[in-house]
This record gives sequence, structure tokens and C-alpha cells, in this order.
Amino acid sequence: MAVPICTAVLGGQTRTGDHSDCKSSSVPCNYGSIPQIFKIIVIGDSNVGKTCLTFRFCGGLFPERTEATIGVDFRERTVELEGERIKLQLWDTAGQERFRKSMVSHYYRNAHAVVFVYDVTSRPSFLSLPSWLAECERHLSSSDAPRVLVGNKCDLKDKVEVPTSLAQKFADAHGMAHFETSAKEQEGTGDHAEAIFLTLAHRLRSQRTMAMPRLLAAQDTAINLADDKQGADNGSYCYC
Ligand SMILES: Nc1nc2c(ncn2[C@@H]2O[C@H](COP(=O)(O)OP(=O)(O)OP(=O)(O)O)[C@@H](O)[C@H]2O)c(=O)[nH]1
Ligand SMILES: [Mg+2]
Repeated sequence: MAVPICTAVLGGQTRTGDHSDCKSSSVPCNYGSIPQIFKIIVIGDSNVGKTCLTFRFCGGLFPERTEATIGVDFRERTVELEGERIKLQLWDTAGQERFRKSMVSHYYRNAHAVVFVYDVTSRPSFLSLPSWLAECERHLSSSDAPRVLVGNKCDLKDKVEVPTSLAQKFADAHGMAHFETSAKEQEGTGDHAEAIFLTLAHRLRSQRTMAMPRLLAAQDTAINLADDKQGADNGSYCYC
């Protein structure tokens, strides 16, 4: 059974913790008014479509033009699952080594889930996956954080270089769910970006009890990020 988190004023002090205390003693708290936050990092080679996928999920549209991400962009969307508000904080990371090297530990810190993206029309982007997995192994502290493999650009049917069966085999070997999608097309090209992130949200919600300490830490991270972002010019920022 998942344990909700809330903030309550107890003995004159603000306390964040397990909602069951407030529930049992009828202490007024803000449960339900603040959404739970899950940090999801999106990783993969440059040009595979990480920015488009996250933009699509958070903004609903396929961006007409994108530029290589520098450092990280972060996007958020609050969804409602079984009456509870869940905030998904997506970290759209840079694929190019020179734009990410000083950021790597920040990406993985307190992450609840990792989405690995490759481009179905680019075999090299698929062949890079073992090195992305190795980086994840080195930096991600939680062994139970869900990891998902996403093959993007399924709309380019004539250019596919990575067979579904090969990618599925790779995902199975590494205990990941596998999806194929297109950030560009709405329907008819496999799983919708919407469905992929919502599936992840359901999984994270059901794992929440075990993830409680990291969840609280991520809420702190989110607050710090919001402060940092106020000073940023264009919504992306870099720790270089
Ligand atoms: N046809 C097609 N093109 C896509 C799709 N997703 C992204 N693209 C295109 O692929 C290019 C790269 O997309 P981005 O989202 O910027 O790639 P990225 O992975 O964020 O790249 P970095 O920020 O450098 O790591 C852009 O020209 C997009 O328009 C898709 O599903 N279908
Ligand atoms: Mg990008």
C-alpha cells in the first residue's frame, strides 16, 4: 500500500512526512494540495529526439525546431492518477558529451527513473546504449529505479535500422520495458509518448513506499531547481 506524503504543523513546527500520522489524529495538513514529485531523467545520443519527446509530453506539441540541448532542460507536468496529483519532473539531458560532462552527477542525483532513448533510424544510437547503461550503473544510487527503453522516430518507416525484435531482446536482457514511438506523429506509430510517461508514473506511484527518502530529497531538488531557473535566460541551464 502506497504511503502518501504531506506537510503539517505539529507543535508549532512544520513537519513533512508520512500522512498516516495526520490521518489518524486528524491534524490539518496539506495532503492533496501538493503533488508528489518524481524526477525522471531522459538519456541517449544527441539527435535521437529527447527534447521532442519531453516537449511533446509536457507541451502536447511536436516542436518545429530544436537545438542541441546544453546541460539540461527541465519540464514538468502534473497528472492525476486515481484521484492523486503526481508531478513528473522530466530532465531532458544533453546527448553531446561536451554539453553534458560537468552535469552527469546532477542528472542522476535522486532520480526516480531513467528513460533511455535511441533513434530507430540510427543503428549507432542503438549501439551506444551499453555505454549509457554503464554510465547509469556508475551514477544511479537506487537499484530499484525503473528503467525504460524508448525507440523514437517510428514515423520514418522506410529508414528503420533497428529491428523491434533486436531492441526488445536488449531490453529484456537488461530488465527494461521497451516502447517504440514517434514524438512527431500522433497515432499509428507505436506507443504514444503520453502513454509511455503515464505508464512510468503508475509504476513510480506503486513503488512509492520504498522510495520515500529519495522522494523527499527530490522535493528539495525541485525547489532548488525552481530557484535556479528563475535566473536562467531561456529555460535551459548549465553547471559548466
Ligand atoms: N521524423 C521524426 N523526427 C524527429 C522525431 N523526434 C525528433 N525528431 C527530429 O530529430 C532532431 C533532433 O531532435 P531533438 O529532440 O532535438 O534531439 P535530442 O535527443 O534532444 O538531441 P540533443 O539535445 O543534442 O541531445 C530534430 O530535427 C527533430 O525534429 C520523431 O519522432 N520523428
Ligand atoms: Mg535535446
